[in-house]
Amino acid sequence: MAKEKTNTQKTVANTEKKSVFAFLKSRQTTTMLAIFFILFAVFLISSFISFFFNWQEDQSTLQQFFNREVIAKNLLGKVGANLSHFFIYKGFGIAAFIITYKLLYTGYAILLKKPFSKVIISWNWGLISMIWISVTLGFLPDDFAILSGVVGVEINEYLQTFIGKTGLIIALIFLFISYLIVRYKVTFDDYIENLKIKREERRLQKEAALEKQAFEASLQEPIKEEAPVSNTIIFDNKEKSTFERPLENLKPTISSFSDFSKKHVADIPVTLDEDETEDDVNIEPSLISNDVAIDIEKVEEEEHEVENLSDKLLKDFGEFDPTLELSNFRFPTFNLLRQYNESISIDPDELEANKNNIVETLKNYGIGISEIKATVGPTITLYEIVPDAGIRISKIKNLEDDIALSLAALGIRIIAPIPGKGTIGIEVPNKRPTVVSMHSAISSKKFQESQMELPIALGKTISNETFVVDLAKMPHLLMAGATGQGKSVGLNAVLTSLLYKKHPAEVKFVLVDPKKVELTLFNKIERHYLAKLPDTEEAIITDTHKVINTLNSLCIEMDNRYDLLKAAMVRNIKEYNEKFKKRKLNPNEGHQFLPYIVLVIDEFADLIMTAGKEVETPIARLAQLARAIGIHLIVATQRPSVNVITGIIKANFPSRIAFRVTSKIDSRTILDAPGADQLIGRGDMLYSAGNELIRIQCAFVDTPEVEKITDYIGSQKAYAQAYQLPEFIGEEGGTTLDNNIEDRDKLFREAAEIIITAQQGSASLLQRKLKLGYNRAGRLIDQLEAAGIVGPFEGSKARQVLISDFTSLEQLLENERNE
Ligand SMILES: Nc1ncnc2c1ncn2[C@@H]1O[C@H](COP(=O)(O)OP(=O)(O)OP(=O)(O)O)[C@@H](O)[C@H]1O
Repeated sequence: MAKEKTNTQKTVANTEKKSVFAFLKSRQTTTMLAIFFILFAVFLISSFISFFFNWQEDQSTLQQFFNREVIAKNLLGKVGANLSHFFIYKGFGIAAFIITYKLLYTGYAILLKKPFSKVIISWNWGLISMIWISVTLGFLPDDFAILSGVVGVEINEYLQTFIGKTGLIIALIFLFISYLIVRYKVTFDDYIENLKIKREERRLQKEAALEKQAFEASLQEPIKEEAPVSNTIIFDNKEKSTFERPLENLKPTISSFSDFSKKHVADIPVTLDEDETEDDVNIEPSLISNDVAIDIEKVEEEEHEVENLSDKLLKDFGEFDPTLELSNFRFPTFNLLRQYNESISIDPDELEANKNNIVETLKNYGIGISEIKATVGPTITLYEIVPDAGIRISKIKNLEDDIALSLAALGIRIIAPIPGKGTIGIEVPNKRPTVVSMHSAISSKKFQESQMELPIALGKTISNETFVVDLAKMPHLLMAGATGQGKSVGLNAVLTSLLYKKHPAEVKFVLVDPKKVELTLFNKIERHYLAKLPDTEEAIITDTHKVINTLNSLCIEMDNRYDLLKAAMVRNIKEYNEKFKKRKLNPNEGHQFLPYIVLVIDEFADLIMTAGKEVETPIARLAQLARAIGIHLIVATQRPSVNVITGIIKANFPSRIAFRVTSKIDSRTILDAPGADQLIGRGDMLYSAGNELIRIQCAFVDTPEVEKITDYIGSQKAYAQAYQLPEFIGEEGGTTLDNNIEDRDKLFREAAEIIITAQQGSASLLQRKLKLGYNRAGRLIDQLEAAGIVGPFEGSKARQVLISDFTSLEQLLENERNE
């Protein structure tokens, strides 16, 4: 009975202790404490300020604290005078104000529930600063001793006896710099970086000014408008030619020249304070009976999330910015590209002569013309003819060759009829073709304002419009043309367009150049824009064997990306990246921002001749499947013969570009239509995206210009290494199915650990985690099965994992070694 009583007493005492503790920790108490700190700080500030005006007179009152006759002048009376005397006079002088600041901060920190450790750190720094300031002020003459306080003066004098005045000054300067370095992380590097950025900004401003001048100068020059109809001339067949608009009124195409360097706002991480709500628990006295003790356990309130994790992360950190790592990256400026005189100057006599020639020739074949219209392009002029009523278009089509012969000009192409118009087009080369510069294509509004994923400014159409296409939509491009007709320039135009529009985080190139010369310049931007296999030196692939490995590696990358897309439940890379930016995908589960990958093969014929199926199969696979996951192929070849551009390749490359080729057969191979054999070369090309053929003058970008651009990018801060493609081990790296330890894949152990950790025996898990191809992952699973780590194949279900932890695995491997 007596024992029971003591127990009850103990429990009651415990409960009381707990409720006192709960009271101290309750929000009301902490709020009171916070307000106390804040008001005490206000009290001290007022008394300190007042002290500086009255301290001499109040000196005498200090000793007579309890004498009510004596009145202190301090605004806060004797208490104020004494406290100020203690902190300022006997303490740290003017630096004592830091105490008031720290008190204010403590109150504020308690109110906002900041971690206690932060408050302690803040007080530590405050104390150090106080001592430093008062010691430094100790150098002042005695009249100002009040500013440094007794502590300051004493420490100052004490230290001077050891290291002298100069020594102390040096020591104080050192302490001050150390404070800046430790507290505010000021380093020399930042300063140097700032200097560099400023210098670069000055340089860019200068360049922009020069560019503006050049632009204004170019405005003075006539003709260069991107006006589709402006260069159209209507001939009255019977009368003299009438011009819809005089050619002199044509304006230049270049329309914007601003510096497109992007600025990125850094994500600022925010520390989240935990919301600790601890409500008081009121204990009903009736619950505690005399003989039965009830120990009431405090029930923790379950926490509820108001918003899901991704919304919270988005709110706290903002959208994920893939460009953050290279946030200072500057896009190449327009002035790196050469400007040409691009005013289309066509001789009216030439127009008239061509018109007469066409009319005459057609008349000879009994074809009358009711109307003829000319559109002057950069390299050719399109004469659009409306034949007299009753003339069948097929008749003109049959006479195509004869008409071309009669007009006796190289590069005449007859389009009968012009799709969607019902007129007949005759394209005649201009005597003086105009160069379409990359500068004008890149600076065109159409390109600069395009919202495409991978915009490419290919050149200009016959109506002098900049032709911009989206590589992401193509989704792969086949390019062919006889040697010297502009293929390499075309490839450079494609790459340059992407460099002017896409940040290194958004696009990566895999460059295959068996000719070993054309793409070498891009080596300079390896760590910005190129992707390569791990452990390879050169990012630009010139060796056939490496090409096979790279293509297979891209297939692995494709499979991995498909797995990521599947896990994220999205259909394509655009949706995936958007979801990732919105922080809805967890990087810890392998998700990451996926850059587009553009594979460029400069001489495909060479590859297919040496490696045949080994190259064709992965290319066909990529071409068939890779569009959704952002891998796009650009394949160029000199020889567009059927054994190079095979049926399977052709079927998967809907977008084609043909430069001049030597025969009609070649033209049919590449475009499924004649026409490429009638081009005039030097960048004159036909673009086909399935049905219609569009004649374009390719934008001209010269090697020195590409060099300038790559230099410009290459000189900027880069990633630590090129984008790493997954490792590909060729068939020779394979193993047999039996449990032979020597033959095991070198990733066997790692694979076993992954499978055991996940307790899920699936090849796709290994593919994802180890970045492997399906074949290798499958072989690993077979080896794991042979070793008894995973169970047999169970159809659509994942295999059973037979080992539960690493210790058992270790034991199994140890036993194997001993056998
Ligand atoms: N768009 C263009 N505008 C004006 N001239 C061009 C254009 N494209 C090419 N040229 C001229 O044609 C020349 C050959 O072009 P390019 O080197 O691109 O040919 P290619 O087809 O790649 O030849 P190869 O297959 O032998 O390398 C260039 O040096 C240039 O003088």
